[in-house]
Amino acid sequence: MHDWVEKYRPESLGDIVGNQQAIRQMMEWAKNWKTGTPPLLLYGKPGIGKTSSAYALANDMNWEVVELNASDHRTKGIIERIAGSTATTMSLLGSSRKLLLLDEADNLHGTADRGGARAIIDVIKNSRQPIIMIANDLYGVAKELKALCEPVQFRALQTATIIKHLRYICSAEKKSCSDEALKEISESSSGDMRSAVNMLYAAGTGIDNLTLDNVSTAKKDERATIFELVGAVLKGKDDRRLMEMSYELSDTPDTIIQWIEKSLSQIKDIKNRAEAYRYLSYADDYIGKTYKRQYYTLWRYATAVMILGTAQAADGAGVSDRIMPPSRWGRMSGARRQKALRQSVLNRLSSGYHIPEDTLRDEYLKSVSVLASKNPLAFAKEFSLDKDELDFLIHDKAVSSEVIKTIKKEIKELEKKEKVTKKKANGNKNKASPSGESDASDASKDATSSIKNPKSTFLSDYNGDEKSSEREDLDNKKVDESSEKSSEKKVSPSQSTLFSF
Ligand SMILES: Nc1ncnc2c1ncn2[C@@H]1O[C@H](COP(=O)(O)OP(=O)(O)OP(=O)(O)O)[C@@H](O)[C@H]1O
Repeated sequence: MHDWVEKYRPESLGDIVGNQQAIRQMMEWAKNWKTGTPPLLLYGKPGIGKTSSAYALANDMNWEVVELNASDHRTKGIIERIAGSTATTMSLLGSSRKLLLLDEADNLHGTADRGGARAIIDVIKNSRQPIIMIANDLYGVAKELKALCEPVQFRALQTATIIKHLRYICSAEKKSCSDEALKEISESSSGDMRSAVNMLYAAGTGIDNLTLDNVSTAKKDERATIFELVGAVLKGKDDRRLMEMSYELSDTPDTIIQWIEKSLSQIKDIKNRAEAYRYLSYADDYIGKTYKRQYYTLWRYATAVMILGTAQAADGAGVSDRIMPPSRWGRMSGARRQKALRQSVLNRLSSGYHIPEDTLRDEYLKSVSVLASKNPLAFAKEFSLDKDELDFLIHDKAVSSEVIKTIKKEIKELEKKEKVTKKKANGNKNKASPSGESDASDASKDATSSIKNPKSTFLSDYNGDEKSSEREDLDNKKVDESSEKSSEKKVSPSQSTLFSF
């Protein structure tokens, strides 16, 4: 389905249609590039040629491309290694320069990118290699990052421009296509060339002379076909037919997987269902790698694994309920979905905690995510998160085991400090007030200091919850129990509002 998108991906800047001003700006930048030249920030809607232009430019300049997208670990160290490479190292690779491509720059912040945006900004400032960043939404890019870059705007493509490109593809494929059909495809793609090329492919498969009817049928059939495919998977149709059906779809594997996942409850045998989930997780892995490496052949493996694997696991379970489309988030394309979910989660948490969105995102999101995973239902209820939002928050790649380890370490250190302070305070208290009257004022002092430092309040709250719910080794358990008791005394209801639920 995606063959034409890849087959006709522009190789040189001269092949990019539309956005000629942006293309000229990129060429000028590349020709005059020297150490210290600000990175480019290409921004604009999906599917209009930003990524293709960056690759085409590198090709024209004979630069090697190193792409790091949001699902990669964009740690300071990795970026530094690439951006700091000298020309000597590069010449060993036969290429004069290395273009560092950072996709989804609107996701480049402290949460997703270990080392944080600030550290990455420092590296970018001192880069000895050209850098291009790509974002859909300029407003989502961190201010400091934006200030460092030269912005290049990509606009949605005009209908006439899209028609011209589709016509070129038709002639290269030796197909004819009526003007009405091309107009219909171009208009319904709303300036997105990727979607237009996909639509042309869907309508043109097996047809030499495309008409408006083929386009309408292709559009109309789209959903019926995915319903059919999911049904066939559950019924366990033969492998060849399942694969044929998947080729007929215009949906990408990241959408198909959501449809299949949604239908897994129809597999009543729990072992079989678990097996199906296992296959979906393999497929999901391939999808991730496809985006990461821009190696689209992996998409085929993803489709094969999810369809054939689930069909085998379903073991002819059949269709017992209506096949339902995935949720509103699920129908969006991968990157858009992530972005929309992140935004919606941030909105809700920000108003719940009364913390500005960017502070929450940069400073607390990882921790809140760990916290949410401790008691997901209560958390979802407290912040009115739907299932997808909760899943996103908990399973965001940002919360890697490494992050959790760091947080646990921080907690332990805090705990040690708190113990020492408490011991001292108790010593003083016993001396000063044997009657114990100062308990209340001490508690309120603790509360004020924690409110001044919300992170520490959070960590104490998290710590308590963590201890009661997780199995630790015996030694830890002893320490945990004793400090749990002490934290019960310490935290007043008002104090814990910031992160309580
Ligand atoms: N301006 C264009 N000229 C020619 N082909 C294009 C153009 N824009 C998009 N395409 C086609 O669409 C496909 C996707 O384009 P590309 O990946 O460059 O879009 P993008 O703007 O980077 O989108 P996203 O923001 O989703 O990554 C390309 O492989 C190519 O086939």
